[in-house]
Amino acid sequence: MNTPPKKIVIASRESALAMWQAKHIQSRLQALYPTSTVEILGMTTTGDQILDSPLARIGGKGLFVKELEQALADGRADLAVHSMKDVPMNLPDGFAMAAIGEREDARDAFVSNDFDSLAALPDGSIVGTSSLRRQSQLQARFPNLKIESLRGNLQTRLRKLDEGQYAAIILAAAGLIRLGLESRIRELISPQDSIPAVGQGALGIEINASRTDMIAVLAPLNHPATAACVEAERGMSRALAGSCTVPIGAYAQMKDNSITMTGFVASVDGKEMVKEKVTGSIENPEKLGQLLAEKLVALGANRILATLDTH
Ligand SMILES: NCc1[nH]cc(CCC(=O)O)c1CC(=O)O
Repeated sequence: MNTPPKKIVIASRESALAMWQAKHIQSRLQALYPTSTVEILGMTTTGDQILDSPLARIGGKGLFVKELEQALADGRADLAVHSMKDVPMNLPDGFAMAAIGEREDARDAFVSNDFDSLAALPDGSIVGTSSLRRQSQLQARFPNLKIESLRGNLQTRLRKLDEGQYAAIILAAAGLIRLGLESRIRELISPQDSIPAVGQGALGIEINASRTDMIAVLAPLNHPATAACVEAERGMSRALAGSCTVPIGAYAQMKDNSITMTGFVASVDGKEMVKEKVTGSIENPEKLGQLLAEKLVALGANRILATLDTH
């Protein structure tokens, strides 16, 4: 029996997207457990505060989850809602991912006020993104575009575009869709042309590993197909020791009880890129990810990774 706590507290970042995601989980839990009170504890993370340097330089994904984990550790919160994309490949000891929610559109989106598509951008146009993954894949296809850094939450990034600092920006479709900003998308970039970030579009629900009671409480929120795909993607990234400090991406899809996954590793300028595809059973997604990593290594992934400045 999942007997839920009388009060369930959700830790969340305070950005509009994080709050949307937390409220989404809040309403699902409230519907499942009408006699519980479900509250959101909003918190600012280091990743939200440092906006002037590329994430890759200031320490990466962990910056968005550490404060939330602190709230789980000291019992102020029962669960934390994350974009799986922002969750480091290895959780610190004492934490566990209790559920992974159904994936929203995993694709990257082209957003511009003046142009309909990437292909329509004139040479020399400035495209805003701080994602090395987006940068390398863009530069591989369009070497004459200029990439400039773009940090901040979704609203901040859209404001910077609207202020005219960029001809276009690239954002995750999922965030725009969740915030009701789908109309800003001018073109959805196919996952072949811009392999998404590991976990892009999926929500993860993290708990204090000692709270075994919460596993059953949260089980109805788990979407097994998404969970298997995200585990496969994270398996690849983990095997390659990938992080957001290197251009890396993976996208898994489930069909008829098998998973097909494409992954890549590249140089920042996109001139060197290894890309491979695997298909396997859903029995061991992590292992399928490792297989893809091995194939990428055979193609020279480690040579590319070694040339990247990962401090
Ligand atoms: N890097 C921040 C971040 N983390 C998750 C999303 C989008 C939503 C998602 O992928 O679930 C975004 C914004 C973006 O990349 O445009």
